[in-house]
Amino acid sequence: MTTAVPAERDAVARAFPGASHEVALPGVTVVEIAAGPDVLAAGVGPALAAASTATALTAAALTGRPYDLVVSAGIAGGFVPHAPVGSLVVADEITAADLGAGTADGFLPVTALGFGTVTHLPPATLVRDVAAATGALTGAVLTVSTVTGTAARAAHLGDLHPRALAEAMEGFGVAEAAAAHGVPVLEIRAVSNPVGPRDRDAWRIGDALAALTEGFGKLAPVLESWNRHDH
Ligand SMILES: O=C(O)c1cccc(C(=O)CC[C@H]2O[C@@H](n3cnc4c(=O)[nH]cnc43)[C@H](O)[C@@H]2O)c1
Repeated sequence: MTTAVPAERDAVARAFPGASHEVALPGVTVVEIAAGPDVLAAGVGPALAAASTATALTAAALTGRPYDLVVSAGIAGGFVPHAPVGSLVVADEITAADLGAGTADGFLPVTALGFGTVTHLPPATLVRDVAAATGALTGAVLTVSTVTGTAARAAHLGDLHPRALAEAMEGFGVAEAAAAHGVPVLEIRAVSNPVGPRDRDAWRIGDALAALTEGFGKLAPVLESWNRHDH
């Protein structure tokens, strides 16, 4: 489970009580939970999240215990009115919303420039099972390098991505690292603030972290039974 910051990592870890120990790797520390997943605080933003996740994936592969699933988890902004503060969102699409080029005619995704990808798709059956177990909303989660801070930007993103429920800053980077290792990816977000005009008084980070712990508590059986060869 890859989060951005230690508070998110600890919120996920609280869903899996019991012993754990830390393994220090170059640039990132992996917390191995005895009766649960490995969790790490990979850093804020897609680049650092990708680098840290790739390090953890490589270390696991080199020790002969490769991961069979990577989950990007944390808090997020929710698109109004689809994903209210406190709600849980599971991504059926992880899309880099600002990876591309600006033109006089609007934004061109990097794929239109002939490069790479802008979307990763988590396994549909797993997304369905996670949503059923947790009650999470299902839709697109956007990855941005700049937090949306105006109503105009929120409306623009909503127009470009009508299926978007939430935006955060790491999912696409985590998904790129997972894809490089041929490992499936999920993104699960708890909404801490609305996407729109900057208003720090509107943040409900404590509520979102509690929703994350509650959601992952319900997920344990789903994740334990996940076997990518079945999907
Ligand atoms: O200073 C601000 O106006 C501001 C507004 C929202 C979030 C931040 C952060 O620094 C948090 C970034 C951190 O949390 C995730 N996150 C939470 N809400 C959002 C959001 O609305 N848009 C994008 N990312 C969000 C993100 O994944 C980072 O890890 C500051």
